Amino acid sequence: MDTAIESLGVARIPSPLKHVQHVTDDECILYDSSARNVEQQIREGQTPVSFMKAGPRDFMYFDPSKLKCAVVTAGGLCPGLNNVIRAIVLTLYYSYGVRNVLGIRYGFQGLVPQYGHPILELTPKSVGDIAELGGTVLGSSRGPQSVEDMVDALERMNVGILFAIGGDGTMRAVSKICEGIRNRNAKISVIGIPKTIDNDISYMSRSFGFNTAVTVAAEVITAAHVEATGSPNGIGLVKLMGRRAGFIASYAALAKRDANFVLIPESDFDLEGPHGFLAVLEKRILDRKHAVIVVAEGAGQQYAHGEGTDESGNPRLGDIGIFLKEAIDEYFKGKGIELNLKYIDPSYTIRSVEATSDDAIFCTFLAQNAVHAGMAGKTNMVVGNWRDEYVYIPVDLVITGRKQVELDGKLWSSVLEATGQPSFKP
Ligand SMILES: Nc1ncnc2c1ncn2[C@@H]1O[C@H](COP(=O)(O)OP(=O)(O)OP(=O)(O)O)[C@@H](O)[C@H]1O
Ligand SMILES: O=P(O)(O)OC[C@H]1O[C@](O)(CO)[C@@H](O)[C@@H]1O
Ligand SMILES: [Mg+2]
Repeated sequence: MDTAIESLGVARIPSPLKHVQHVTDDECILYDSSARNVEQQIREGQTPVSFMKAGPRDFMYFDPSKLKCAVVTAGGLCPGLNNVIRAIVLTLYYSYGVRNVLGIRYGFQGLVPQYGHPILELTPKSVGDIAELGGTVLGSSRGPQSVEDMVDALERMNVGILFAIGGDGTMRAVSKICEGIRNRNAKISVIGIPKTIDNDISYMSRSFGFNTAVTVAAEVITAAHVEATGSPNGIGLVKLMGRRAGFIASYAALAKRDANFVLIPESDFDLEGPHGFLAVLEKRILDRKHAVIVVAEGAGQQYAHGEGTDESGNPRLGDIGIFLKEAIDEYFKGKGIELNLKYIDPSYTIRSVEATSDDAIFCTFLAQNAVHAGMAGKTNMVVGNWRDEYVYIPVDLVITGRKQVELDGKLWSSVLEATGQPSFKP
């Protein structure tokens, strides 16, 4: 695993950041938390894999008085986007004295002139109160743009550092843009700040917005429980986001301990048959007279049947929430059992709220460390959090895979213990 961080050149300008602790490039955080594994790697003559520690460096590559930076947000919305934008602007301005920061509108569309989106000027004043707002003040978009057009725009605007905030697709775009920059031998740094409420980006212990999403989702589970217990044979069915990973559903269920069934994309389930989900649900309703079901949007796609892809090539999912609601209603009707099912889909509500304090703090750390990396001339990398430490990771490593809930891991085992749900398989 190559964890070396690419650099534009030697950083020679002394950093103006005097009063904070600096970090050197040889300070690293071990990838593996198991001492036994690390010892074994050393015994076998391997260098244990590690990530470069994030933080301010002694020297800068860019001269702040001549530097222009740009910030772009792409992909789906996520709590904390505005916190990151604001913290980038404030860190550039106050810590390094950078006076030129541009806001690129509507994702990568904003870098392509034909869309006609105006460029914004970002100053401490213009970002003054954006942290209380959900969404992104820059706007976002999906869909492909020509790499050549984007690099042209960066060169034309004389941008030295581009901060790209987005999910896995955005990180793929970062990699492509860096390739375009390298081909032209241009001196532009691109730093990725991974965003996804799904928490599914590889090599990131956590992504910003996830804590907020779980906090709001947990409240919705409480509402579903209230509804379920409020009428005979009540069912509260909640659909939560999570295209390929069931982290929000799993953590929200653990937060409240009111969910009886958690269905996630990683764990296949049978619907019909004596061990299937409907039969197990019937037993629960007859025994306990109520049930709370939490389903992640990517679960049960063999039943919900999505079609095609969105503008960015992400699969369009079938609506498993609506599918389950109808399947459950029909099943109980067929059995002649009274049922009161309340279906709640809070997806976009969860995504569009202001970040929790915990996420807001996390956003500040990520943004500060992104700026430190860019100012030092690092590029083609993302700033992340690995086992509670802030680190720099090559973008090409991050885009190699996707994080999912491990079915033999601690999280899923805890969910199974908390819900008591079986495997829904013979
Ligand atoms: N392989 C790729 N090469 C170049 N650009 C890409 C690639 N994949 C995605 N992008 C671009 O990145 C932007 C965001 O991608 P996408 O819509 O997939 O969202 P995302 O960043 O994955 O966020 P999320 O999935 O969390 O909403 C889009 O403009 C898309 O065209
Ligand atoms: O409806 P949109 O904006 O395309 O985004 C939906 C997707 O974005 C995410 O929130 C990821 O950012 C997924 O959980 C969800 O499937
Ligand atoms: Mg994505």
